[in-house]
Amino acid sequence: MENIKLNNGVKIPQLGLGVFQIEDDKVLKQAVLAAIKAGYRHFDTATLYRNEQALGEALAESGIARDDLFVTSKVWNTVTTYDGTKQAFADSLKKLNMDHLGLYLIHWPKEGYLEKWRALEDLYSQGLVRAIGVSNFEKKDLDTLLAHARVKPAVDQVETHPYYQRPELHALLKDLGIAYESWSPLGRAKNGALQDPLLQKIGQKHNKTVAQVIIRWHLQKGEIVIPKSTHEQRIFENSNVFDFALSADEMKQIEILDKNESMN
Ligand SMILES: NC(=O)C1=CN([C@@H]2O[C@H](COP(=O)(O)OP(=O)(O)OC[C@H]3O[C@@H](n4cnc5c(N)ncnc54)[C@H](OP(=O)(O)O)[C@@H]3O)[C@@H](O)[C@H]2O)C=CC1
Ligand SMILES: O=C1CO[C@H](CO)[C@@H](O)[C@@H]1O
Repeated sequence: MENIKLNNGVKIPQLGLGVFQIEDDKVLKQAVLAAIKAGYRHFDTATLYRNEQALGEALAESGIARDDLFVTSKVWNTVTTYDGTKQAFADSLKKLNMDHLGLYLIHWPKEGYLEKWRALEDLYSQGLVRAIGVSNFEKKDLDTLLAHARVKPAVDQVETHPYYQRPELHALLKDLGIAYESWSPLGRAKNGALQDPLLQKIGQKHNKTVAQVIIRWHLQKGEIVIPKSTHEQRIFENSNVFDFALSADEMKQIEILDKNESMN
């Protein structure tokens, strides 16, 4: 799996497995073990997803050394203080049964996020997390955060798929040196992108599925991407994207599909 370097030099596997809405422990463990078998080493969870404990158990069962795994978690919106954030992080670490995390994010720019960021900075200085970042932050939120921050966020994790491409946010994050991470990269399989005729045509040309074309498109745009699946065959399919490349012309054609249409 390819890595990319974050702004503090830490390497993150560019493709990871998202585990939102996998709340059955058995299903989650099967998915995680299938992902490990397919070569995934990066997993994206959150307190909100209520599966950190099962994820920790599955990763321990996988036998992969902890230092070779990259786990992201996120502090939820109901936590609004410095102390609450430190406690939420400690709870996540305990559930995951780890001594540090790869990445810890503020899930949304809601109440108290500057205080929450101060807590993340301290967790980072203590070496408890390799990188810290934000999620669902728009320009105005980043401007406010950066005016107060001691540590620049390494990542902004935001909704992105072919019908919601966000070129302005891309340009902004590039200028700021903050990595762009896409959530719901497949449009959650419900916004029609997986049935898009142009993407089907491009897929046929490369002998790849539409999901593979979409994931490849995210990767070629330099994004970190975390598709979710509970099916072993799809988990493998979604990772089998490093043996082909979309041409500059195909990338341009996909750009035209943008409808600026969020699912949120
Ligand atoms: N920071 C934030 O606020 C948010 C973060 N996230 C993160 O992003 C991750 C991914 O986003 P998510 O919302 O789950 O949506 P995705 O865009 O990853 O889509 C997941 C859906 O696509 C289906 N699917 C996966 N692979 C394929 C395939 N190859 N062919 C056909 N269908 C497929 C899955 O079905 P099945 O499982 O049945 O295979 C599931 O229904 C989350 O799991 C979470 O980690 C998500 C939302 C918000
Ligand atoms: O991570 C998340 C999973 O999806 C939810 C619904 O879209 C989001 O609100 C949340 O941020």
